[in-house]
Amino acid sequence: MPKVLGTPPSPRFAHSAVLLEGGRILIYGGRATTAKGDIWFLEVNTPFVRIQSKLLNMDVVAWSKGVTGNAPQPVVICGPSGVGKGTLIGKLMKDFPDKFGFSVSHTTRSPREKEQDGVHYHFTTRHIMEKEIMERKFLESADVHGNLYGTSWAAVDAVTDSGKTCILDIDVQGAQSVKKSSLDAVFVFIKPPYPEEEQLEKRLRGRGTESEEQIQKRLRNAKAELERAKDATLFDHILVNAKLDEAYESLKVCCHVYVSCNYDAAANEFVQEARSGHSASLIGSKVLICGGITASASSIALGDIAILDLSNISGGAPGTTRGLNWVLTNSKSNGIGNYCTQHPPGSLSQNHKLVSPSSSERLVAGDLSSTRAANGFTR
Ligand SMILES: Nc1nc2c(ncn2[C@@H]2O[C@H](COP(=O)(O)OP(=O)(O)O)[C@@H](O)[C@H]2O)c(=O)[nH]1
Ligand SMILES: Nc1ncnc2c1ncn2[C@@H]1O[C@H](COP(=O)(O)OP(=O)(O)O)[C@@H](O)[C@H]1O
Repeated sequence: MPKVLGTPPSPRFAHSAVLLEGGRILIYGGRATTAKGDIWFLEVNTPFVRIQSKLLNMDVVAWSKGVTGNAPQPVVICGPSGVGKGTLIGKLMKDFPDKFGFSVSHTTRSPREKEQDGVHYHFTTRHIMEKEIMERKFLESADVHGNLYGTSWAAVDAVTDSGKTCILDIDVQGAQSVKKSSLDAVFVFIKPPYPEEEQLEKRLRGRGTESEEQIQKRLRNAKAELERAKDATLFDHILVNAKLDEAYESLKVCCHVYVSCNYDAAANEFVQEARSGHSASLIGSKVLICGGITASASSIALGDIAILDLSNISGGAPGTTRGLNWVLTNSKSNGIGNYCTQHPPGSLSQNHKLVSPSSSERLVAGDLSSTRAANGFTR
């Protein structure tokens, strides 16, 4: 049995599985315990899976959830202790609660006075965390200032599942690990103004949360972090947190606050309502979904044909596979039966006919858009 990484979808039946190029299997629909969120990718031979497999010396597969449109890239925020990461992230969360979600890390350090378990960190013990690292519950972990810190798969999945931009506050070692994964994040490093160490010391002392020994340790590590940040291949943006308001404005730009994403939640929900008894066929980089029934009141799928365009997908495990695009069609006026290439035996489908050979041939030719145009399909 291979090691399974990531958060798997809920159990389902009458779904379809389509083998894609690039070492992924697409899982669509089916009847599940929950009706929504129903495009998943099981990665069996992607670069991420190959690296994990080498590290673990065993077969590995990884789950990644599919989202439509150019859903926002996660943002990894790094910087030495005391630079103001927590302050800036806190502002972002407060001002845009619907847009951003914080990836809550695990740590073995003790909570500070105002820190809440499950909100700022999941506070745990070294023994438990080491065991969970062995069980591959973390997509990255590192020893920082004498304690273990790590980002669990569940922490990132919890945010990305809600359609929000995932913000990670991790150290440079963690950022290097994430860079090697297919999380496809934006990397931001926050620097203090000059003189750097003096400013950090002032802020750390002003925060008043660390012992003298901890302050000294953090200042020593800050030097190394600032050195590592010079790695030009790692960070997309370097911000100086001199004046808080100005740094915050720059961070908002890095976190795409001003960019409107075409993440189409409505289209997602419409097509993702779980259908059982549909058929799914791969044609080039598009998957044709045909027929099936839903669990909703009407019990019949609203749009009988849907085309899932995978030509612009990015990301992948850990986290989400983004960039899926639905082409929605309404079968009733357009002769759905002509567009089914396969149909699973015993299907529950109630409102479409099986394929006719001649129309199959047309589809295999692969030009769905012109076929659609010729038949007057609308999006
Ligand atoms: N690699 C890694 N680093 C983390 C994680 N969570 C927090 N860190 C980093 O650990 C360091 C110490 O964090 P913390 O104890 O909150 O102290 P602070 O930086 O002084 O506020 C910071 O550089 C954080 O960015 C994580 O999940 N993974
Ligand atoms: N631009 C700034 N100017 C002055 N003090 C700041 C600024 N940004 C943050 N601080 C203060 O510095 C201290 C450390 O900030 P914090 O957000 O806890 O840093 P980090 O999370 O990077 O360790 C806090 O007391 C915070 O109020």
